[in-house]
Amino acid sequence: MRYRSTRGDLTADAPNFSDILLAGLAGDGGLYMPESWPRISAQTFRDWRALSYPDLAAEVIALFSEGAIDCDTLRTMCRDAYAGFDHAAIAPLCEVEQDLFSLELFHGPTLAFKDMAMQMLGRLFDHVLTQRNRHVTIVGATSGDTGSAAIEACRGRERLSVVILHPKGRTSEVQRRQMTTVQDSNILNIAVDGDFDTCQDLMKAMFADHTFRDEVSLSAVNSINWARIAAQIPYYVRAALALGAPDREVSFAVPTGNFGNVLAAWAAREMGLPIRHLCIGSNRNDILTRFLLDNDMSVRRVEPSLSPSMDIQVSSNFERLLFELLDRNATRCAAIMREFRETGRMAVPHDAWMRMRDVFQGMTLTDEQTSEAMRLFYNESLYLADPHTAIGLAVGRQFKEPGIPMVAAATAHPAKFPDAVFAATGIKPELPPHLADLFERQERYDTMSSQLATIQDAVRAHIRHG
Ligand SMILES: Cc1ncc(COP(=O)(O)O)c(C=O)c1O
Ligand SMILES: N[C@@H](CCOP(=O)(O)O)C(=O)O
Repeated sequence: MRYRSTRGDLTADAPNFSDILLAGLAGDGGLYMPESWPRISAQTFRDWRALSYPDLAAEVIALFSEGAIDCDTLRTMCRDAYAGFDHAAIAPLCEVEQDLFSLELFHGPTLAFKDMAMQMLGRLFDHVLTQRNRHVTIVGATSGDTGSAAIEACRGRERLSVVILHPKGRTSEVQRRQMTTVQDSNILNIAVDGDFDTCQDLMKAMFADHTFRDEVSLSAVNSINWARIAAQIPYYVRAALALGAPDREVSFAVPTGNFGNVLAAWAAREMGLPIRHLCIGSNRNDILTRFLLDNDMSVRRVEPSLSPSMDIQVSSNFERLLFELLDRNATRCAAIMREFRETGRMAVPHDAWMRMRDVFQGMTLTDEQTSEAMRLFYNESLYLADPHTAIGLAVGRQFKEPGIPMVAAATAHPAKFPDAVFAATGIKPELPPHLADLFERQERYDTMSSQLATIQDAVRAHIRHG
């Protein structure tokens, strides 16, 4: 499998999976995409029903890493990556009400769906860097969950230096502490004066500065890295198979911010999984829902909400979908993205917008509606959901169609957002034993302005001393 950029053509030296894992973002600022979608036959899907989660994940990821990482190595990595999860099913399905399921993706070490991919990514980096005898510097942007999952997956790895930018004061305290109490010397946390979009812009600016990128061997663990998306596809396959696919359609409801998680579901659909609808849930930072309703993709200020991990306006992975909706016309995609960057408004052609609406639906929940959803699912079904998951479930309930199971992605454990959960339900969710002393642990992080040069200097210093 070879890869191409959403802003460039397929060239003779098109990179493979290991190359794009290390590169993170394409040199032209675009996102890497597989040169074509692997298609999975109905019979293969049926055969996959018998596989364990790690073995299924290996089969799916192998379709993207073909020619770069051999299948046995991949299978071993997957088995190892999911061995530490606290549920035997890894990503269990729980029926919350008739035909509405919660796909629990928070049974990994940092209690959010990010672990599902990040535990693999840490191992993939180690494998490829050892093969190539290289070291890379990861700069990641987080609104709360990517950071801790990346830190957990990469801590203590000699070939990785990690710098995580989080928006100062805009994550939950549990989320911040999960990042800042890790003492390994290869990890640096920076609280940035700004919001998540500021952090993500800084990260992309570092990639755009090619001198800096090469100087520090920059790489990425955010969902701009295709490897993240590839490792998020298996749980959609697994859930759909459990509910009757490929012989029955399934829909998914996904609380959405950077558009990576729902894009993985869309990729599964391209590969042949019978997915009827993909339903996007937003908080008040509802650029994607506004786009779906009115073709209005215009950036507003990021506003804090009860679901802070989704406090995002510029959803990076939308570019991947745009590229597909433009029939992979990279020149048009690059022009639209350039205009979006300059004006804060994306002019998506009407036919592309209509095609997106064939598959995607969207709904926004205010904070009050999010609390109400948490209360309702707890009172009616005894299901304790974190604010992000509650948005997914509420959207799933809204768009459920007769005879088609609706699966909502449960993206975080309620204990990551104890105050919001307690205010809505009166229940104080407990942290699991391995995090029970989180509030007694020593924090370590720097606070910085959003000046690119300041952050770049901090990255350089971290590599020297880390
Ligand atoms: C708990 C939680 N839910 C939902 C989202 C949104 O997912 P995505 O950014 O892939 O759209 C995030 C952040 O990524 C998250 O951490
Ligand atoms: N919600 C995320 C934001 C970054 O998303 P990613 O999927 O691109 O890593 C977070 O919690 O950090």
